[in-house]
Amino acid sequence: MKIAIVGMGNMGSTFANGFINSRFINPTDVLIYTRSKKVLEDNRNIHKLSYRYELDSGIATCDIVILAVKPQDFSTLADDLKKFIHQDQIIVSVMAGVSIDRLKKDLLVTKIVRSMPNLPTQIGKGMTVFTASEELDRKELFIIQNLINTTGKSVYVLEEHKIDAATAISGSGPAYVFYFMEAMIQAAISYGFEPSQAELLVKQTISGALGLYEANSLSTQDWIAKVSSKGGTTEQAIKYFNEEDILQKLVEGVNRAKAQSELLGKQTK
Ligand SMILES: NC(=O)C1=CN([C@@H]2O[C@H](COP(=O)(O)OP(=O)(O)OC[C@H]3O[C@@H](n4cnc5c(N)ncnc54)[C@H](OP(=O)(O)O)[C@@H]3O)[C@@H](O)[C@H]2O)C=CC1
Ligand SMILES: O=C(O)[C@@H]1CCC=N1
Repeated sequence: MKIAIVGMGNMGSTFANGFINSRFINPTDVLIYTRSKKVLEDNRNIHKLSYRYELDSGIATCDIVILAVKPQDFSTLADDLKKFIHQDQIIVSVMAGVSIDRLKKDLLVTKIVRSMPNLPTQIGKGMTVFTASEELDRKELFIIQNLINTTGKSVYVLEEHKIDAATAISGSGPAYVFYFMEAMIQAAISYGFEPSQAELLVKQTISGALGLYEANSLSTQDWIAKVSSKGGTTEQAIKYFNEEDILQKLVEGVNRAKAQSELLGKQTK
């Protein structure tokens, strides 16, 4: 099986490295289409002969073509790409917002997978939600799921609108976690901890909390109650968060990410 990856930024290089490191794909069976020679230095385990700096007929020899450019770059790419691809290939998009209908229309092909991965795919801990056009058969879907699973876990959804929802939850989600970590690190530094100590305190706390959550069937509310001693310290922080409606504000932020995913789909035409 041969795979082409178009766009070698965060996600493109993550997928290329994930497929190759997991030995799912032979390194010589990956073609990388990029505009920048710098990616060669950043991805040393990928052979330099795998790189192409312009779209060419090599792409037609690939079974799967992964599109990992920004949604805003898709229109320009599509004008060029549609000359080189054909109906037997499976096109896998990781672009936020761009719909299956739009991909079909602009690329003139029908076998489309629309997926939403996240950045932890870089370390094999990704979460990818995907859906596909009805032109893919079960065997093809199975191959795609196995490919995605080389980068972490995956969930297949029938309804395409859930990809916009997943974009706001698992796609953007790592940034929300880092945002929360940033607040805790800033507070720790303000109390006099060295930055490295502050980072350790926060890192170990987040990873410990996640470990507890994974090891038991208790809900997040149950765990909050376990940490919050009556008349104690945590209670004060949670009380303030509730008074300020922080939870609702966070939900509102996630809603905005979802709305942007929906908007990107409309705007990029
Ligand atoms: N970052 C994330 O956490 C996630 C991103 N995504 C999606 O993945 C996609 C890529 O995001 P990300 O990797 O972060 O973005 P990056 O900007 O890091 O990478 C995109 C790459 O595509 C290149 N590119 C653009 N047009 C072409 C072209 N015609 N031919 C070859 N290469 C091209 C860009 O080159 P140049 O630098 O020259 O512009 C750039 O290197 C987006 O659509 C995003 O919605 C999905 C889930 C998570
Ligand atoms: O912010 C973005 O648009 C992309 C999609 C999800 C994560 N990064």
